Amino acid sequence: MSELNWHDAAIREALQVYFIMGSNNCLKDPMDVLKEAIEGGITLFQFREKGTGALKGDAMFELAYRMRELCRRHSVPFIVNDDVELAIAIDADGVHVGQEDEGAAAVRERIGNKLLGVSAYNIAEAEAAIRSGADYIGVGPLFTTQTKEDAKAASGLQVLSEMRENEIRIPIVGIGGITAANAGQVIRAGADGVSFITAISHAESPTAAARELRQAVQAVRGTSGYNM
Ligand SMILES: Cc1ncc(COP(=O)(O)OP(=O)(O)O)c(N)n1
Ligand SMILES: Cc1ncsc1CCOP(=O)(O)O
Ligand SMILES: [Mg+2]
Repeated sequence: MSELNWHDAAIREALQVYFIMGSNNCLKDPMDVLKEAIEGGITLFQFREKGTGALKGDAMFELAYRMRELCRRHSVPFIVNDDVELAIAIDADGVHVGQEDEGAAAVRERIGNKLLGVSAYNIAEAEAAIRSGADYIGVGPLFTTQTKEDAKAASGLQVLSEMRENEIRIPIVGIGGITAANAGQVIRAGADGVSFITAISHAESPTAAARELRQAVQAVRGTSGYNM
């Protein structure tokens, strides 16, 4: 059983440098990319095996399992995107669902105390996610992304400050087009952390890329404590 016991401060810590990836996002062996990203200091990992060329069936399950093992060995919490059944089967630490996926309240019922992340594009979606039992929300795309085929238009950073001004206190991670160059702005606008695919999965050195992202976040956020 996953033994992580999530409380607010631990969630905000974990969201700081949140790497999301599937095999089809990588330019080399995805296990190597993940290993190097962990070495560079990612704080959370999401297995997101979807889109053109994504693995299916046993191959997908095996990769998810191996990645979960690797993350567990290094104490990096492991989240599964969309697939609640897979998350339960491999005893992931949590699940992330969006507005087009299984409803967050139903997912909460199924996963008990595992971490539940929900995508929110605006304040109404953030409020609904909170009512459904989300532990954190993923807000974006903030900037233009090449990665998600059906992504909405980039919202810009003001959605984060508007959420915070409107008493949305839940842990927030920004997503969409995030790099080491703009990560600090995302934290300043109100997020606890940054999540990204390309910034690490396409990097020549995932270790160096993860380190740069971590430094960019911690330069604004400090090495501990809340952003709120
Ligand atoms: C941390 C985080 N935030 C947002 C998303 C996007 O979820 P969703 O809108 O369901 O889109 P897909 O990723 O499933 O294509 C995410 N995965 N992670
Ligand atoms: C899954 C997802 N949801 C909103 S944007 C996005 C893709 C983020 O990928 P990248 O960091 O490469 O822009
Ligand atoms: Mg989804």
